[in-house]
Amino acid sequence: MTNETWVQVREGLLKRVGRNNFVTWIEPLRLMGLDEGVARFEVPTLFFGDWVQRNFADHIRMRLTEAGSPVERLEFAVSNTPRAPLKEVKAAAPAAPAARARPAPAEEDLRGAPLDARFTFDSFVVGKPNELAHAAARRVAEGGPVTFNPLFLYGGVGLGKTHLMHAIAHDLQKRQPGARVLYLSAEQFMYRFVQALREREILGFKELFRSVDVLMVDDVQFIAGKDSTQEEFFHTFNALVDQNKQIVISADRAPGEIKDLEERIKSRLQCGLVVDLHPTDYELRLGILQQKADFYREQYRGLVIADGVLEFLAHRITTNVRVLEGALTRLFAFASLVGREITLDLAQDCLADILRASDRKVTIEEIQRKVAEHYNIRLSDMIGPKRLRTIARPRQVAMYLAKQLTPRSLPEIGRRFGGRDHTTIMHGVRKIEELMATDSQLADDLQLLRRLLQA
Ligand SMILES: Nc1ncnc2c1ncn2[C@@H]1O[C@H](COP(=O)(O)OP(=O)(O)OP(=O)(O)O)[C@@H](O)[C@H]1O
Repeated sequence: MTNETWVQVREGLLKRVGRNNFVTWIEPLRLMGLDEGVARFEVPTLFFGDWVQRNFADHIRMRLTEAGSPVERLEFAVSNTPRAPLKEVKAAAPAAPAARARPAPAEEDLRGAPLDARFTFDSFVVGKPNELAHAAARRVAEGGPVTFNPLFLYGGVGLGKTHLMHAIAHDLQKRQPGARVLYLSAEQFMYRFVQALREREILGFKELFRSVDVLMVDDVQFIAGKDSTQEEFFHTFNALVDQNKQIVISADRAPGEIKDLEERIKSRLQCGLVVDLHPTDYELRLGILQQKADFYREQYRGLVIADGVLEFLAHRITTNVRVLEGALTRLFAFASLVGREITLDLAQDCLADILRASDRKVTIEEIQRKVAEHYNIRLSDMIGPKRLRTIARPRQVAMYLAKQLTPRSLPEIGRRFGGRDHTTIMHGVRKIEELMATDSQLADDLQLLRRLLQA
């Protein structure tokens, strides 16, 4: 395998595992050899190799095999030459004797994940679903006295959380070039923490994280269930809040809904401003498409996009912004390749797969499964006869969602719920509608479930 092929394989991996994972786990891998079905990599630490083995081995094997180098097994060896564990993250300084005072953490240690230059406030389209999140992010980006801490942004996949966090960081860096702003994913936080533990550099780690002016942690749900990382995060969080330093956190759901996150952390996260990025509406999607199309018109001079195409896409692709952007990118690239105007026909042809996937309908079985999972009950109890409140209520939630999210009639839904009568389903749906008005926990549950089902 040539170096070039490995570069191509890495590009394929970037698409598969996402930018954050790629930067943290794939980029630092060094392919050392490939023979007899074994790919050998050099990694910064044993932990690193273990992690890649457990989480990304299948992806890597598959991409290598596709590139013409069949691989059955991956092997990892720790690099002998000292080097930074991650491209963007400087290794901690060598251990200082305990009695000597430590120097202040160096500027370069403060480098977190790289910021995407395109993710600015200027390129963020504001609409009803994200206006509060945008306003709060702007407020934080102004700097000055901390008014809410933390700012907690949450929302489904691809709705702009990372974009807003990068925009805050860009703005702060422009306004206050001296400010110590650290942006990283929760996964990188864990990685740096474990690395510090291994290298007995935990003091350096603590000092570093306590010396920042603004800390931004993306996808915090990642640390749920990881006990010592949570513990360290908790202490870091408290220390910064005590010093009145701004914290910005993002997650795929509200603090209270993150499973396996310690209660004390949940409650801290709820102390500041918790803002939801709602699923996009038609106007916002159209706005985003128009902005992107302007950019592409510049790039592909001479390309014409017929009236109604952007409206058609905004109407049909409702999943998330990333998919929407991907569709437009593909459309422009394809049209420029074949030298044709972008018409509705061309869009339907070129984006058939994306349009089909967006048409995906939620099924009653999926609803039952997700609701059972959420409330921790058996799937069989969804259709069974038990009347216990802890089972009957989730069942009614599933009935309600089945009515809302599928085109099925009440008798049809009744049949899928163990042959219940349509009046039972109607009663269940009404009950949930009534309760939702007064029970905010239930309303939150429903919002989350709806989002999970429509993702
Ligand atoms: N309102 C918006 N205006 C312009 N672009 C947007 C907007 N919302 C999202 N995007 C774009 O959509 C893509 C996905 O956004 P982003 O990575 O911020 O999502 P996310 O909420 O962090 O999702 P994930 O949970 O998957 O990380 C990015 O390219 C981003 O620029």
